[in-house]
Amino acid sequence: MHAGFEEICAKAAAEAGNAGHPVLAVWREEIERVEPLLPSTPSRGTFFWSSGDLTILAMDRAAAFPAEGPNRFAEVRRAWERAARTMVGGGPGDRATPALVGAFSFGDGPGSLMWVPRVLVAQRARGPATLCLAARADPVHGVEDDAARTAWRAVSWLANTVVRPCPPLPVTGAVIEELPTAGEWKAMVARAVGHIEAGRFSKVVLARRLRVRLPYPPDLGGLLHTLVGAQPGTTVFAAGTGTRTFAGATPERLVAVRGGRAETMSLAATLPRGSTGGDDARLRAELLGDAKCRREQAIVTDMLRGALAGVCHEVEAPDEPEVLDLPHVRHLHSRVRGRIADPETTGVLDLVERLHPTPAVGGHPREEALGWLRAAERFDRGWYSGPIGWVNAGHEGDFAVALRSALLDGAVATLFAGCGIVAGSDPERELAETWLKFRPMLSALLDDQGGPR
Ligand SMILES: C=C(O[C@H]1C=CC=C(C(=O)O)[C@@H]1O)C(=O)O
Repeated sequence: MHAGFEEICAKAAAEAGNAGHPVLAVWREEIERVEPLLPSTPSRGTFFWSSGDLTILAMDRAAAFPAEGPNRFAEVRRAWERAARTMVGGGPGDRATPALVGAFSFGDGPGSLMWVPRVLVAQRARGPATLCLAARADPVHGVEDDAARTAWRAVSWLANTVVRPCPPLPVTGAVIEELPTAGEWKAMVARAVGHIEAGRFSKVVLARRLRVRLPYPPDLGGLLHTLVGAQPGTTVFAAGTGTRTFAGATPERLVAVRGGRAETMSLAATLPRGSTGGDDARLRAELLGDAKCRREQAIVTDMLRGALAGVCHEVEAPDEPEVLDLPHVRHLHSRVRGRIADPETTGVLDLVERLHPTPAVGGHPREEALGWLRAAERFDRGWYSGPIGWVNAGHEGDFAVALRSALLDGAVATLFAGCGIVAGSDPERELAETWLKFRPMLSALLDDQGGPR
């Protein structure tokens, strides 16, 4: 591995010198599976993804593409297109392996960041893993980090990765603060319903936070391991900026692009799981039959269908939604799919741009709802409810909507949850719903094994 990687680094340095712009060197090779594939200590550039049968773990950054504003997706897309076009690739590993990872802010403020990790391991449920090593060659200074050192760090990092996650221990003495208070948030829901009934918009998704002060910083590997085990049917993710890590277990896929096809998901409306079999079956029937829930989800399906139709042929969305069962809640959902008309010019980041924010996290009509939300919510959502995911060198990839998540900063975790508000929404029920949505992260952080609060 050292020799091959060093060789392509030298080639990238020469090409950067000739071309007068930075060039990436990316080496891919198969390695034995890594079990469990979990971060030991968070680093700048930690990225974790566990969805369906794909797990990704990455560290450090060979190149970073920060962006902000309404054009953030197009900016990153352009930068990645340039980098992927000039990249010097090598090694026998799969060229479709994820290469660019990261997250976009929900809003137009700063904070969106996609990066090419220095070291990335990707593995499917079966078969070997792929290791990718990357380095950036600068036209003047050549390769920034010594190639042999990057390879050595990868090997020692992988050796450290195979630590067993900490056994979960019940946490006592955590202090939980609601932001805003329950009363203030319910008043906001009532105001939103007033605007909906006055015809200003038809749906808005209003969020709130929980600040949890823990007695000590949570173990990231242990937390992710718990979420993967306890939240089947979700994508478990983490992205680290250095001192802070954003992590969660979301049921919502924003969009996946593979083999010229795009798939997105209309997810909305929430009811709790029942405590007995009969109760659970009754709640499932209630969700499917409830006019308000159906309306809330139909708004999302219609928007997704329209957004895909702009760039896809054969857009399919079922007439009837299905029920997605999760451990604490269930939602209505429909898969919306299409065949991309021009896969050469339409990659996954173009679809992310078209789709975000869907009415599952923003509102409808988009601008009217978001205009009100910006003033009403009074906090910066950051990466919560934004797109998080990965892209490969062929512009295929997968993005989730970062829900059921927390920003971890030392021993303080800030949790986020939001609810779709439509005509007839009841503030008390919406507040209870936020607790159900906080539950997976809260249980994983506190190991309280608790049911819905
Ligand atoms: C905004 C969130 O969930 C969305 C996704 C599914 C169901 C939702 C709801 O019932 O309100 C939300 O639209 C969240 O979990 O923070």
